[in-house]
Amino acid sequence: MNTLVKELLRIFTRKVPGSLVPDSLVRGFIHAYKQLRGTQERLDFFRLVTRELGLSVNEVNTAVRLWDSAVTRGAAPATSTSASIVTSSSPDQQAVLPPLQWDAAYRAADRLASAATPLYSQLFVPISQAPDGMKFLVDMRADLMDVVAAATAAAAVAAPAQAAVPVVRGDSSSSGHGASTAATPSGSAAVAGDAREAGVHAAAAAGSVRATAPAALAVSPEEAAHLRAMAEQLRQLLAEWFSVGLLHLQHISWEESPAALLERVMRVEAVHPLGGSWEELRRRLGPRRRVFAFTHPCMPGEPLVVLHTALMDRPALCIDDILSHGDDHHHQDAQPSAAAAAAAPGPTTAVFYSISSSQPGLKGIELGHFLIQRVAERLTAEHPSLRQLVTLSPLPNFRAWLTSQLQQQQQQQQQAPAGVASSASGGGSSSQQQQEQKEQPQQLLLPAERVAVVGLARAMGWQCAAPRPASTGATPLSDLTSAAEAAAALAWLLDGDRWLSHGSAVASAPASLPAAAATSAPPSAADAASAAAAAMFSGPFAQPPQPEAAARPQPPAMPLARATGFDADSVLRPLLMRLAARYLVREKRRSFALCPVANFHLRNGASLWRINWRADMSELGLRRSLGIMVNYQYQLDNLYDNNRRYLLQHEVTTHPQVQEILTGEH
Ligand SMILES: CC(C)(COP(=O)(O)OP(=O)(O)OC[C@H]1O[C@@H](n2cnc3c(N)ncnc32)[C@H](O)[C@@H]1OP(=O)(O)O)[C@@H](O)C(=O)NCCC(=O)NCCSC(=O)CC(=O)O
Repeated sequence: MNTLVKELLRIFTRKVPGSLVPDSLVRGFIHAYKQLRGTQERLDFFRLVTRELGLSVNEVNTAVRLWDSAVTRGAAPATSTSASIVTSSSPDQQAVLPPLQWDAAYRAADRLASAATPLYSQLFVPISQAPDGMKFLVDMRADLMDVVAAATAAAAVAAPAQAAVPVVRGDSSSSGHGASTAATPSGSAAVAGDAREAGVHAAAAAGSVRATAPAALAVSPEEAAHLRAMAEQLRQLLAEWFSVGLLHLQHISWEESPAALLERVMRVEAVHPLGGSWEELRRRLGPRRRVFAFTHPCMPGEPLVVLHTALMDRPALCIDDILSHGDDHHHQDAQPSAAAAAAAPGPTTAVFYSISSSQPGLKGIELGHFLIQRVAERLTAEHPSLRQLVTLSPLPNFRAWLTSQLQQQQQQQQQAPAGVASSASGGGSSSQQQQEQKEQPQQLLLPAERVAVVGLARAMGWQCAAPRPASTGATPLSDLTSAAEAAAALAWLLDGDRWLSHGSAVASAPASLPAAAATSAPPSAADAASAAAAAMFSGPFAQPPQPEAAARPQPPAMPLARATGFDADSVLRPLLMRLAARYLVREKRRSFALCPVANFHLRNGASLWRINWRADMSELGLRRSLGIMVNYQYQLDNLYDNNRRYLLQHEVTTHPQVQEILTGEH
């Protein structure tokens, strides 16, 4: 490998403009890379390439001097400075450079641009022209981003204090995931560099691999900068090569698409996996369903990003509205006759219910944004009856976020000074409690929710480790129910989805329940809790009735509710809906939505239209999103304004249902 790199160096440094890079070297580079196994070997490879074929500081300095002298020579000394001449686009100021000097300025600018481009970039174009070369570069960028993440994680382990700042350096005003890419409707110009972005990703990944990162992977801040710069060089080139004008929008069809492409579409699906079922795929390609993909001429048969849509006469509020098997008219065999289809009213609503990218190496190129845009244009042209475009989207990390918040809430209490802890558990005075509330304005659960959730958990058999305060009668029960106790109760209810099995829990332990409730909570507390919960359910958190509610799977009849006045759905629905709204609207990562799906749609200019309870009760839907789903709305007239507001002011455009859910927030 060393010999290969030396040979490349010799060629690149003496390269005559327009000369070719020998095929043998291009093939040698690809071959050498494909022999590498594992992160360590790849890191060593990228280190070597970026060190030997990276940016030459001497070259840049020379080019800067040439530029300076070209501009200074051309400037009319009495009227302008070199900077004003070259940066201004004002015709008056440009006129001070005589035409001949402009040639010199352009030559110097070319030299500067080429000096500022790392040498290895000269290899990427010939690689892209080799057979499968484009795919090779896409995969190599994916590897490179993984290597940066692993190396940053290792550096954080090796030197936590230093690694947090220099290796993962980023402008604090810069955006988080993906928001650094411009996300203007045209998708142009990055607001912040990919180097920073890669650092952000590295930081995020660092959290997940920190525990296992081998120290040998640790890189210095300088090396990290070189690696990120290489990832950015690749991103810029790939962004040009995968620009939307060069992509092919393919309608995926059961009848007409090749089987190999259909199989790829099936495998790419990340949101509602098909489990390898051809029958399921056939359903998803059936009547009133449209699946589209972008493909690229250099990667034939590879759907780069795939979007599933349903054409409906109302927005889908749960995934069964779209994927339900019982709905026979969705089935291919139940195709309406041509006459019936022509007579049927056209769809009013297009629902985007799944979008998945197949190429991690194309991150930051916003193919998903462009695919949604192109499909929206196509569907509205094909179906003049369409009035609205909405998504039905998951909140993939909601459960993980909530679980960690609940853990923190419990830990905070354990670590709190004795006075605060005792006040929080009810032993302190009410002034102490008020003080505690001031110190923790971001309590996860509202007082009434705490009471209800603890009451529910106790009724289901949960026993709190901490002693519970006795109500004095003067102090409201909600003040006595500590944040930590409620967090522990909620964590217990969510753990293993206990909250969903409350009916059977009661049935299987009829004798123990009343006993548990009696020993762990005084009767007066239980009564007050019931009253608090009842008040809460009818309050602003209650979900407005939904038109299709009767058709939805409803929770089973609940003996627990009858026995205690609590039922899990009524207690948890307003609470989890509120927390979901907070997670989507208020929880931020570098000023942008923490939820990656929210960030994706909001960046595209969509708005947050609805949050839906019990919308995806599949195993995956529960594991990721606690069954909750979200509709984002794409109003074509507002996309630009929403996008600007989100990028510049970090504002999430929300609709009344979401605003109402959020009214109880602090
Ligand atoms: C949603 C996506 C198709 C979007 O992919 P795109 O490639 O178009 O988007 P993008 O180019 O902006 O890249 C998104 C990811 O790249 C990261 N990213 C952005 N800029 C980067 C840069 N310069 N360098 C490295 N990474 C970068 C972002 O932080 C984000 O990561 P990160 O993602 O890690 O933050 C994809 O993220 C995906 O396949 N996600 C998994 C499936 C999914 O969740 N789909 C949406 C829910 S379905 C749905 O909502 C319904 C529907 O609409 O159909």
